Amino acid sequence: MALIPVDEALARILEHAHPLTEAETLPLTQADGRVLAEDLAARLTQPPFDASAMDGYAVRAEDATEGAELAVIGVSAAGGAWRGVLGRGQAVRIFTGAPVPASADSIVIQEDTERLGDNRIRVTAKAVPGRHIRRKGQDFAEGEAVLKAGTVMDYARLMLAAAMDHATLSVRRRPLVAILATGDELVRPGEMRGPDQIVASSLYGTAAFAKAAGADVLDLGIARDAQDDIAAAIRRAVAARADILVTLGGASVGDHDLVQPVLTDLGMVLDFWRIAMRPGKPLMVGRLGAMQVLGLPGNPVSTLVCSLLFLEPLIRRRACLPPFKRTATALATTDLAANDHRQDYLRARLEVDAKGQLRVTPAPKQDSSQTKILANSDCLIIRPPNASSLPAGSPCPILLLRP
Ligand SMILES: Nc1nc2c(c(=O)[nH]1)N[C@H]1C(S)=C(S)[C@@H](COP(=O)(O)OP(=O)(O)OC[C@H]3O[C@@H](n4cnc5c(N)ncnc54)[C@H](O)[C@@H]3O)O[C@H]1N2
Ligand code: MOO
Repeated sequence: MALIPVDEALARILEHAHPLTEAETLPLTQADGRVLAEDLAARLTQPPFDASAMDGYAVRAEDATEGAELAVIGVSAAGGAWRGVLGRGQAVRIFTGAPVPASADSIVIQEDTERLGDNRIRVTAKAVPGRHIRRKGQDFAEGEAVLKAGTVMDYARLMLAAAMDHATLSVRRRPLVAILATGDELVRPGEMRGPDQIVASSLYGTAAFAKAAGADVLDLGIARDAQDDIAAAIRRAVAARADILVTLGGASVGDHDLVQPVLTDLGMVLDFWRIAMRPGKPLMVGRLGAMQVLGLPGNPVSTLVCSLLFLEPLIRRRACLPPFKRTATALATTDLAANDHRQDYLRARLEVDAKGQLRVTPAPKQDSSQTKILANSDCLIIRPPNASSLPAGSPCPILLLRP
């Protein structure tokens, strides 16, 4: 099978990435980052009454000319309106957020008055009709569909939903991503480890990554390099109705690379295998019933680079979330070598120079097993297939690791 170009691989994955339609109801406190399943209409009018925007006096503007003396006949506070009617030459003490008496048409801020004692004030700057009054409904009206279905809820939109008097929201459910590590050499962090064993680090990296992309995660643990062990774990993913199964390792051509044969035995339709990219060449993609399968290569850096390129867009499409913008351009600080037929993703550091220009420096080592280098990088430099060498100072495309 020929190696598939990265763009084609992504397009073929997204072909089967049907946006999830099911909804669930969540309290506001759990709805951050979630997608509204239906239009959200205001359950009240806001403000519910004409409200003062300042601390001062509610007046009839025609009476409150410069130098006029007014009698203060009541107090309107936020949460405690004054219910009377203003007559000629009268004012009501008022505070920010308090209902404006219907008979007043302006607010004079207290800095523009003098207290004369005996509940009288002098106006030192004339009132202007309508000034400092927030009109009833100026934010939104009861019944108005203020937030549309498909909106991604964030802090500002949650504040608005709360103001609209919603305690719960109907949101799209998140895709469930089941993650399975494979390999006799793997243990969990903190577990007893034999001399030939290492920690299944990418189980944790991939789980955190999938959550950040907008998925729920089912940790299937570590399967031994044995067909029945791998098959049992995959059956757990099916039973949990996972939308996406991610396997880690066992994707290549070695005698212990059993993931693909086991999945095929269970009925997976293989879409494609092996991509023209580095790292990440052995990526395998298929479908097992309704579950999309991404078989990610075992080297942890390859795992996360493939997650960035394929798992994130897949999750976000299924979750009805917009894609993250990760691409940018930066000037290389060193010469970049010519590339072969695989699209290369070089781990690199970014800095902003004195002119505000982004500058990018590739790490000297690019081994796909080195987690420390990836964690200390800011981006990946994209080297397209067959790119010619680039001298230092050239602009090059990058992919941000942290959008
Ligand atoms: N003859 C060939 N050998 C290899 C090829 C090839 O084309 N021909 N491809 C190489 C490439 S590229 C990669 S990437 C690896 C990927 O192979 P697998 O997906 O089968 O991964 P494993 O062999 O299971 O593991 C590779 C490496 O990663 C470690 N590993 C595995 N899982 C985890 C985990 N969850 N956390 C941390 N580390 C993990 C594993 O111990 C190995 O060291 O194949 C090349 N070989
Ligand atoms: O492509 Mo492998 O992913 O070189 O490490």
